Amino acid sequence: MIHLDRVSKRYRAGKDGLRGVSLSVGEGELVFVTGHSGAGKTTLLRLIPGLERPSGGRLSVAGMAVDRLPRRKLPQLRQRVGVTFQDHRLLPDRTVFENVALPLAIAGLPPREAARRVRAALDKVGLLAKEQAYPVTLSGGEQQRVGIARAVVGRPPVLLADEPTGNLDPRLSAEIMRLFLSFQEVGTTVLVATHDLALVRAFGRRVVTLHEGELAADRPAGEAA
Ligand SMILES: Nc1ncnc2c1ncn2[C@@H]1O[C@H](COP(=O)(O)OP(=O)(O)OP(=O)(O)O)[C@@H](O)[C@H]1O
Repeated sequence: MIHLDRVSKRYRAGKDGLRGVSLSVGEGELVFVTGHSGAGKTTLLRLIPGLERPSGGRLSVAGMAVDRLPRRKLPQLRQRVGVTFQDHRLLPDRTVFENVALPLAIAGLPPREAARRVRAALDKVGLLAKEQAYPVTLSGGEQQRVGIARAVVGRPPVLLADEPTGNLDPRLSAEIMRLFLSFQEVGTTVLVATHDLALVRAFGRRVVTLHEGELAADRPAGEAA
C-alpha cells in the first residue's frame, strides 16, 4: 500500500529530513514510526500524502506514484490518505460536525450523504453527543478524536497519525491507540508516528525506527523490544 525506494528529502535550508529510506507497508498493516526528535518522522508522514515532495527515490501510495504525481492529481491522492496532527488543526469557529464534514464538502459529496458519514465517524470515535459543540469546549483527548473522525470520514485506505497522543495521559493515549487498531481491523493501513515507546511496546506491532533521517530498525510485529 505504501512503498518507499531509497526516498530522500532535502529541505531548502540544506537539511536532510530523510536519507535513502526504503520501506514497504502492506495493505491493512499497522506500523509505529518512532525515533528521536528530528529523526524524520514528520517528514515521512508529510511525503506520503504529497504535502512535501521527495528530493530523490520512488514513493508509491495506494497505487499512485507520488514522486511523479502531477499537481492536478494531488486531490485524488489526499482522498486516499487521512491525516491527523498532534495539534488537531480544528477550525475554532466551526462545530465538531462542521469540522468533520469539511473534507466531504471539499470532495463535493451531497449534504445528506455527508451528514450520514459524519455521524458514522463521530459515532466511531464516541463523540456523537458533541456534534454541535465547538472545539474549545472539548478536552484534549476529545479534540484529538474529532481530528481522527475528520481524517477517516472519507474512508481513506491509508490513515496517518503524527504524535496522536502527544499531550494525553497514559489512559487516554491507550484509548486513542485502540481507536487506530479498530481502523486497522476493518482493513485500513495505519502509520502512527510517536515518541511514546512504552505505548508502542504495549501493542506489540511492527515498529520502524528512524535515526537522523535514516531507517535504523524495522522490527516485525510480535517481536519483543
Ligand atoms: N520545513 C523544513 N525546513 C527545513 N528543515 C526541516 C523542515 N522540516 C523538518 N526539517 C528538518 O528535517 C529533519 C527531520 O525533521 P522531522 O520534523 O521530520 O523529524 P521528527 O522525527 O518528526 O521530529 P519531532 O519528533 O521533533 O517532530 C530535522 O533536522 C528538521 O530540522
